[in-house]
Amino acid sequence: MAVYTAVDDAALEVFLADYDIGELLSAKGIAEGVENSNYLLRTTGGIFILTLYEQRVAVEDLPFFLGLLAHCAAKGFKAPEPVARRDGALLSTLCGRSAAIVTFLDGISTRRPSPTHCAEVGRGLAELHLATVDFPLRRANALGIDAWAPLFAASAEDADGVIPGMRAMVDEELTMLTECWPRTLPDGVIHADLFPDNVFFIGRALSGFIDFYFACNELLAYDIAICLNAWCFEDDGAFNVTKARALTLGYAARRPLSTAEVTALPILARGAALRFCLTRLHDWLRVPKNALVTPKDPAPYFERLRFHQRVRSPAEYGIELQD
Ligand SMILES: Nc1ncnc2c1ncn2[C@@H]1O[C@H](COP(=O)(O)OP(=O)(O)O)[C@@H](O)[C@H]1O
Ligand SMILES: N[C@@H](CCOP(=O)(O)O)C(=O)O
Repeated sequence: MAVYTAVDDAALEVFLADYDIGELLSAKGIAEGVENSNYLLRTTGGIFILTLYEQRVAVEDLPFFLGLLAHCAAKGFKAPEPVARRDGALLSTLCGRSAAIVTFLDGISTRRPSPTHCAEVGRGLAELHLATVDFPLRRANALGIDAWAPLFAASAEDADGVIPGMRAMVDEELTMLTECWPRTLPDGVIHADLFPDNVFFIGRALSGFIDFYFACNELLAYDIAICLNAWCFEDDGAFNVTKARALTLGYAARRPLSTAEVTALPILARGAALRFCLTRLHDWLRVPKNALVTPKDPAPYFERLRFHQRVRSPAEYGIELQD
């Protein structure tokens, strides 16, 4: 589920009076997602998504997220476009929450990515990185490497009860990553959560990306590392190098990778696996009472981390150094 805030018809009508999107025909809560409350709005002007931002999204970050979507739209990058109110504001308030309307993106996500899907995602990711080079706002990565140790500290006592041996392994990994993290690679705006549920396709062609609410300024190659984790492992935990090759080559065809970025992929992939393992562990141990949210299992990301620890060369991700 992701409808934390119930919106009644009267409040919605008052809210929509500030927009120029026609008469409301229907509003339906959307079950998918975990962070915010989302509604599918049908009006005489078209189909839209209404999002009420819940506690985990910081209100001060909303101008970055909505500005980024508007910037992407202006560059022709396929993503939801914020709909401005009659007074020009992209952000509004509904039922005591910050709220915004964005355009509906056609397409469906895939639960079984093929190498063709991976190539499309890689290409789209590079295009996002290129389209946002001149985006003027900045947002630090609240879940970047400096956040991982404090995040783990809040769950470390219970970690071995979730995954035996996790505490010692994560402590060692944090020490290694802090020493070896490649902090000087090219950076820019990254999506930071480009999992299959956040990518839409029409047939096999990329339709666009959604859910930019972790977007931030970070090492660009870290976004590829997130995708290697999210797109290139099978349900049985096996790494699929054909998908990884398709993804990295799809990316590099649009934005060539430097030798330093390719060399750093194994360590970036370790960091990305750890980041999702830690946030999932955190949520796993703190399922809100009466919530209909199903917490995500940290174990697959712990196994992915173990896989990346054994990687000796970026060639194991299907990408060769050019020089
Ligand atoms: N612009 C959009 N166009 C079409 N569907 C959308 C759009 N935004 C969200 N959705 C739908 O809402 C669901 C939840 O959105 P998402 O942004 O992933 O929520 P959360 O941030 O809570 O995880 C998506 O899986 C998708 O089905
Ligand atoms: N992709 C993250 C969780 C964030 O969920 P989303 O619905 O906002 O994409 C994970 O898999 O741990």
